[in-house]
Amino acid sequence: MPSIISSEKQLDLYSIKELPESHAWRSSLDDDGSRNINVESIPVIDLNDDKFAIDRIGHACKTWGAFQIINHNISQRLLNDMETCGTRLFSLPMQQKLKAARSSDGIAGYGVARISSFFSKLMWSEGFTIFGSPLEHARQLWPHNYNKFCDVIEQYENEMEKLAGRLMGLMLGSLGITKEDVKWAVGPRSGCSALQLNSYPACPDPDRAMGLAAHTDSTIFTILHQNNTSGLQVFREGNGWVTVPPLRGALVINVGDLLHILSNGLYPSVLHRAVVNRTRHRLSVAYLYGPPSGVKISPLSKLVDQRNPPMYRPVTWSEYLGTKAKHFDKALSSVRLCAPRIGFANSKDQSGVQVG
Ligand SMILES: C=C1C[C@]23C[C@@]1(O)CC[C@H]2[C@@]12CCC[C@@](C)(C(=O)O1)[C@H]2[C@@H]3C(=O)O
Ligand SMILES: O=C(O)CCC(=O)C(=O)O
Ligand SMILES: [Fe+2]
Repeated sequence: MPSIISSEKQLDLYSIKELPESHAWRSSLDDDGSRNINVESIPVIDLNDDKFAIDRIGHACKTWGAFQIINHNISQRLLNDMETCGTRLFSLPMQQKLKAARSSDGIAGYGVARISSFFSKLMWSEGFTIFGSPLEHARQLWPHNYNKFCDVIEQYENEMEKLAGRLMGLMLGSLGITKEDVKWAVGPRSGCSALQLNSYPACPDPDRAMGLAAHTDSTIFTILHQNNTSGLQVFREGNGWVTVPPLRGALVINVGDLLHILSNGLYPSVLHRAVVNRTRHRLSVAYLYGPPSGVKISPLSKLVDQRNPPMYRPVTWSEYLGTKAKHFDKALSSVRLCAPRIGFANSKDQSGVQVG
C-alpha cells in the first residue's frame, strides 16, 4: 500500500531533543494571548436531567460552539481502555506504525493530520484514523495480538454511537426540531462516524510548536476524550484562545460544519486547535459524528422562512469532506448560498489560521 508519509515528513517526535525548523511555527517572543488563564471556559453540562440539559446545550452551541458533558453513561473503564489502546499504538516503533500508514487516496490509517498540506510548517503530532473496520490495520500493527485493540474500538464506537444519537436529539430539541423531522437521525445506526486518535509527544520547545493547527471539524459534532493533559483550545470572539481543561470522565463536544449548515448558521462550528507540552505526552480520541452516506445535509426546513433564507446548499458528508480537503478553511463559505445574516459573523472564514 503506498504511503503518503515520506520519512522526511513523519519524524519520530519522541526522540527529538531540539525543535527542528520544520516544526517551528513562531518565534518564542510571539504571544497569541492563549496563556490568559483567567477567562471563563466552555460550559460543563450534566446530562442527568434532559430538560435542563436542552437549554444549556442550545446556549452553549450558540455562544461557544463547544461544551463538556458529565454523567453521559460512558464508563471510566472504557475511556481508560481506549486510552491504553492509543498509548500502545503510538508507542510502537515508527517502522511498525508506518505499516499501517494512510494511503494517498484513503481516509483510514496512521499519519500526519490531513490538514498538514495547507501549512508550511509541520505539526507536533501523529494520528490514526479508523473508518469502518480497524482489523486490517490492527493486523499490520500487531500481527499476533490485534484482538484486544479491535474489541475496545468496537465497544467504544458502539457506546459513542448511542451517546451521539442522544446528543443529536437534545441538540435538535434545543432548535425546536423533533428527531422525526430529521428522518435519518432516528433509530440505531442513525449516523456515520470515524474515530481519530491523536498523539502529542512532549515537546522540547512547546511555545514555538503547534500540536494540531486551528480548524473546524467537518462533522455534525465531535465527541472528544482527552487524557489528563491540557492542550485543546477553542477560539472565542472577544476572548481569543481559551483552554478546555481536562476533567476526569468528562467529554468535550465540538459543533462541526454540518451542524452549522443544518442549523442555518444558528450553531456555528467552533474553531479549535491543540497546543503541546514540555513534559507530558497528550492523547485525545475524537469520535467524528456525521450523517449516513448519501444523505444531503441542508438547513432544516423549520429554520428557514422568507426572512431567513437557506444560507447553504445541500451537501453529502463525503462531498463536504472532498471540499474540505480542497479548500480547508474556505470550505463552509464555498457551499454558502448567500451572505451571512447581519450581526452574524463567521469567524471561520477569516479563520485566524496561522501559517508557519
Ligand atoms: C471524517 C474525517 C474528518 C477529518 C477528515 C476525516 O476524513 C478523518 C480525519 C478527520 C480529521 C481529524 C483531525 C482534524 C481534521 C481537520 C483532520 O485533518 O483530520 C479532521 C478532518 C475534518 O474534520 O475535516
Ligand atoms: O487533540 C485535541 O484536543 C483536538 C483533536 C481534534 O481537534 C480533532 O481530532 O479533530
Ligand atoms: Fe478537531
